[in-house]
Amino acid sequence: MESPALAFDQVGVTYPGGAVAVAGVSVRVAPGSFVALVGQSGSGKSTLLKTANRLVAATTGRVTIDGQDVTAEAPHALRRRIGYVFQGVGLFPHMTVAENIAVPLRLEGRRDDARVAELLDLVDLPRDLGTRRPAALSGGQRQRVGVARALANGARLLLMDEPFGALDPVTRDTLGRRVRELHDRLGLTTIMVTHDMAEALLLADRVLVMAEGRFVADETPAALLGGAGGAVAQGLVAVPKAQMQALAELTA
Ligand SMILES: Nc1ncnc2c1ncn2[C@@H]1O[C@H](COP(=O)(O)OP(=O)(O)OP(=O)(O)O)[C@@H](O)[C@H]1O
Repeated sequence: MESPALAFDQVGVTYPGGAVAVAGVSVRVAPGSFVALVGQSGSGKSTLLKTANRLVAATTGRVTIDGQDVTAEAPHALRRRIGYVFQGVGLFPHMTVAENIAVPLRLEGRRDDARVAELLDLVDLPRDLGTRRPAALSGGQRQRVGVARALANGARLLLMDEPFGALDPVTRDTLGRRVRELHDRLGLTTIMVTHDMAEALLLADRVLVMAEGRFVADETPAALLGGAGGAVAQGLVAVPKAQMQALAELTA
């Protein structure tokens, strides 16, 4: 049987001081899936995601990528194989856009201007933006640079933590769909943490709902829209549904 692209096996995280952020969760993510991780603030989504690239250490249990335990290699080596995009992006302000995108390439001893140009194309950024510094970009353009950098080394696993959280709704929608296209085209496995159930339903194949450090639902968007998943999940689905209905009533 094919190994899952990512698997959490009874993973728990207790922070120093005693806060239990993740309370022993297990899930297998098949290669090629786009999974949304949703739940209220503080439910443990970011903590769980970060156990995959070891920004946070699992206190109990095991995380595997393509069947290999993430602790089997040094964190920096592991992170080279995993794309990671988060809300603030974390671009280096003193470097140009092209230099930022090339950081993962340089870490591997490559200097590859053609690859940087290709990555700019991939995320729909004009190549001449490569010479600007991040401060001279819009928020949406900066997030695109973050995605380009995350994919620079040919990572097959993409972890995204509220990647579009700070963007206006139109940019958010466009960029979300672009990332889904890239996911399909490049055959990625993507895990995206989001507060926004509508975004999760529109982009993902599978939605995992967390509450108090545990999974309380694991459903497809169609099943969630059909009423599955239990009270917490349906509480989250109720928000976009009510908005849709309110809009429909306005035009009735
Ligand atoms: N570095 C830390 N030290 C101690 N406790 C932490 C730390 N980071 C997170 N926590 C706690 O762990 C719990 C889960 O936090 P986490 O950030 O994983 O939740 P989240 O679902 O991603 O929240 P949000 O949607 O607000 O980002 C919270 O109670 C939080 O206060």
